[in-house]
Amino acid sequence: MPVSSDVDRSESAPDGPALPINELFASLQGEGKLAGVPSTFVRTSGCNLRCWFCDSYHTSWDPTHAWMGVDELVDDVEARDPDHVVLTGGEPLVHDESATLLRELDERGYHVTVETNGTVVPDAPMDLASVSPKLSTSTPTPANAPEGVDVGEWEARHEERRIDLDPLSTLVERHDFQLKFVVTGPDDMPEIESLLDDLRGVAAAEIRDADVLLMPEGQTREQLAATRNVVADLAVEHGYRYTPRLHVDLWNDAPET
Ligand SMILES: C[S@@+](CC[C@H](N)C(=O)[O-])C[C@H]1O[C@@H](n2cnc3c(N)ncnc32)[C@H](O)[C@@H]1O
Ligand SMILES: Nc1nc2[nH]cc(C(=O)O)c2c(=O)[nH]1
Ligand code: SF4
Ligand SMILES: [Mg+2]
Repeated sequence: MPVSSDVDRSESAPDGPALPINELFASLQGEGKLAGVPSTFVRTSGCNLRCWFCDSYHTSWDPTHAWMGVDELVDDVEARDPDHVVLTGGEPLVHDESATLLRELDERGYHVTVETNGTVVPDAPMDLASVSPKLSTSTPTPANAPEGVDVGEWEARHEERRIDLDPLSTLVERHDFQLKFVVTGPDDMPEIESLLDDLRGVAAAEIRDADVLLMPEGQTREQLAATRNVVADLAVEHGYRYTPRLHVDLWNDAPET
């Protein structure tokens, strides 16, 4: 079973560089090129987008966290002695202190994947930029919003912010990367193709079809059962990779997995 953190977390920010942390746990990387690899996950809280389907509600729509100092985070990671670390969120790169954490982890030789929506570029090392640009089908509306949520200004704000070719091209130029699209159905494909055309037009880095991964939308096994085969067929048809959501298959929507 995944292993959660036993570190004491304070309610207020400690002195020195610190991050709002929603959860810290050991699991298997569930998504992407490294699916199946044992990894320690650091999940920050807070996001600049509001996908209606966000599977980390308590980092976006209703952010909850405790503050942890970067030193404390590094100690917690070191105590687990992983080869692979995953920094995720929320959107980890909205926090300047994520760059500090990434430098510290890099100095210690961990392989670090950063899960990001691709709207922010850090000045920091990472071994795999796992970029998940958000399609128009991610935009929240009063009709698709999570129960009890007032979408308010987020429909327009999300729509305005979700794609920015500048950070996307910088991320793929500076780092090993994967582009991991959350796919709800066949209608998403023209938008993916058009974004790839645009990105290939501006980025000074090769974007191979093998760097493009289609991931079925779904927070639960039940929801994935309705999307995974449709998305797998789209991957075959278009020559992109399919990525499972292994953690959902194994542990459904349990926290800290
Ligand atoms: C919670 S996000 C955090 C990182 C960053 N904010 C992002 O969106 O890439 C982690 C990953 O989960 C994916 N994700 C979130 N909700 C999902 C859902 N309902 N179905 C499939 N993937 C989802 C995101 O696209 C991203 O690849
Ligand atoms: N096991 C597992 N693998 C993951 N890969 C990316 C995740 C994320 O939330 O960013 C994630 C996650 O939440 N759990
Ligand atoms: S960008 Fe990532 S964390 Fe933010 S709302 Fe979308 S899926 Fe959730
Ligand atoms: Mg997740």
